[in-house]
Amino acid sequence: MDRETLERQQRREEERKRRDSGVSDTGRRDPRMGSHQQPEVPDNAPAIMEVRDLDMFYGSFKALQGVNMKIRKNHITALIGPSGCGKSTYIRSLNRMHEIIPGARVDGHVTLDGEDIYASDVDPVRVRRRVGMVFQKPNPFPTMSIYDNVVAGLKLGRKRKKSELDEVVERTLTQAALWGEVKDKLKAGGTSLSGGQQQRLCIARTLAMEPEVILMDEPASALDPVSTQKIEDAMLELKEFYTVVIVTHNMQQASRVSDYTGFFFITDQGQPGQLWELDRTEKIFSNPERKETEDYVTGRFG
Ligand SMILES: Nc1ncnc2c1ncn2[C@@H]1O[C@H](COP(=O)(O)OP(=O)(O)OP(=O)(O)O)[C@@H](O)[C@H]1O
Repeated sequence: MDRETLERQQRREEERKRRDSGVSDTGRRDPRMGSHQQPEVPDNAPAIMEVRDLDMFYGSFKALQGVNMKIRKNHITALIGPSGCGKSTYIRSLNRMHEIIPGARVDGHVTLDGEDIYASDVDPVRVRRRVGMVFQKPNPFPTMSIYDNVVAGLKLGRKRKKSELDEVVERTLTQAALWGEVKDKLKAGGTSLSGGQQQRLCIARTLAMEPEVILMDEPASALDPVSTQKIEDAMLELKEFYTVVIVTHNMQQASRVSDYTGFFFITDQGQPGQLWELDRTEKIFSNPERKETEDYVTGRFG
């Protein structure tokens, strides 16, 4: 194992120990966080994406209203909130996946490194390369091997040497915390893996495209606790190199993995969802500003 990998593993191990002890970097312990407390996060970490005055529609139905959000580079932002409040709709605005739904549209601005991704001269395919997505249900290409699943997207681009593809396969499967389990059977079918392994394969496939931001819509909702833990391990590993936005219904997962948490809420059925509160995860789970946030994170509704 090279020195860099070893150091990274040590850092992860230290972060895990700190989380498990429930003590933050500043030594504060919050009883409501149980054993899962995040380290303090700087409020001024640079934003890689910025959303301004975003409204989203399905035909004439306004599903989301007035969202403003900065997505901080090399951090994990979790999106939480009751069913139907627009979390999945919102995350799809960040890589223009929303617009492939007939009748769906957005108003407002979403920038990536300062560039408006909805500007008329911007190619949505390029946006989706830079802002990759992992879906709720693992969706490996059914007829392809593990190896070919990872490099499928790359093969559509310029011709690459086998050694280059081999390097991508090993690196991305390692980052997705799957390499050890599949390195001796890379030619086996992608769908021969368990559900949790398939999801990590899909993460590796997304990483192979070298995105800057990775969107995950409930990536672990269909998985058992051990597989969920592995996905969470992978996410913590990823934020060293990427920015991650994750939709989750699992409060503990949000508090375990994320640095920032956005709480979405609808005031009444038929009303548009709103970003009700966005803050450091520690603050959202220990001392949120709004009563609805507190009621939700403490399990009083939702
Ligand atoms: N394809 C669609 N066409 C029309 N309306 C839709 C579509 N997808 C979602 N909606 C509506 O938009 C609103 C927000 O839905 P969305 O799936 O984004 O919420 P969510 O917070 O992700 O919910 P959940 O937690 O249950 O997944 C809901 O009222 C939903 O019925």
